[in-house]
Amino acid sequence: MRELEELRKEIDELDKKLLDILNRRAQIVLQIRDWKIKNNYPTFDPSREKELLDRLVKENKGPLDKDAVIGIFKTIISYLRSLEKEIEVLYLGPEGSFTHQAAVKFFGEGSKFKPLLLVEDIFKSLEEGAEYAVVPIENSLEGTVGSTMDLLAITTKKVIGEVYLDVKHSLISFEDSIDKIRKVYSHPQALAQCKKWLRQNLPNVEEIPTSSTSFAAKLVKEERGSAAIASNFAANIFGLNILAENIQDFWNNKTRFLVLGREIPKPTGKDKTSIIFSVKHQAGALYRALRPLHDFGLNMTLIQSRPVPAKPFEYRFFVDFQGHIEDEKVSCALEKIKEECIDFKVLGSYPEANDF
Ligand SMILES: C=C(O[C@@H]1C=C(C(=O)O)C=C[C@H]1O)C(=O)O
Repeated sequence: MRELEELRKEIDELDKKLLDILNRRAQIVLQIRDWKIKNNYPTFDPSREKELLDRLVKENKGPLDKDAVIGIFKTIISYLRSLEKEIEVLYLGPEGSFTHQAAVKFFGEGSKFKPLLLVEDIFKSLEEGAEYAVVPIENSLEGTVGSTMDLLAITTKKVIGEVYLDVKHSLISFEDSIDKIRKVYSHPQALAQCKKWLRQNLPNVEEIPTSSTSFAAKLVKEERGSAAIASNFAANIFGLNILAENIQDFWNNKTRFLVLGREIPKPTGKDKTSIIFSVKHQAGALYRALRPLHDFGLNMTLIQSRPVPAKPFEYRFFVDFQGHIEDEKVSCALEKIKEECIDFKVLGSYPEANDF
């Protein structure tokens, strides 16, 4: 017992030092705030945060692992950043959704988050002055999210970041045992993704579709004998028990989200650029528009066509590739691409997420 007391005393002393260091860091953040106001510089600087986290991960000697270092420092940065200015982040809700989880992963827990129920509402709010938002763009099983792409085509905002998230489903409930479950609520996609598990473990339950996994979580909070298929993140938010984890039939299910804001962040040396364009109906037009990526050695990571609503059977193309618009190779390639296009827009350049 004596030993425990001594060890805890040591922890208390370290915590005191940590608190002191954190407050010293906060004071410097406040000085940076004053500099930013004077120089009209944005509060949130995703490139700087990415560089800082990458460096800490490299310098980390353990026993903390990489995720712990990132999680702890993201939280510290976000709470201190709020001292500079509290930024509000819109996300595709409701509360507890995978997009909510992605937003917290990108901005850190100390930020302020606001759910909106439609991607259309998010883009509208951004045009009306909201500063930041997180929207889903592609899923590794389902492909791209058309509604997000169509709104990106007309937004005046910029893509300032990307986040990848493992989409893992859990069975969550107010009940404490799987034997008490008679009804399972979830989004049809999630019910479909957990079909095998449901057949094996809950063959006789009623499956009820909902508009989202997090709405299902909200519903089951009020109803005995029911469970939702949703994330552990949603279980946490709604105070529900996790009855089974990782129940999805496909293990490698990931979603990529885009972060929207006002200003394109500075290059970090490992960035991505998103563009959108349309080409003439001519033989080889798309080939000529894409050729500069090859000529300048730029690696394309996504290409998707979407119909142009005002022009039946005309298409626009979304392309992501590695590099930043301030890189010389990228700016030269973009000049050449532009020459081949009818409409052309840079959606943004942003630090590449390296954790998928
Ligand atoms: C303190 C700053 O402001 C924000 C907070 C950061 C931090 O706490 O390290 C880093 C980048 C910015 O998003 C800064 O720009 O350096």
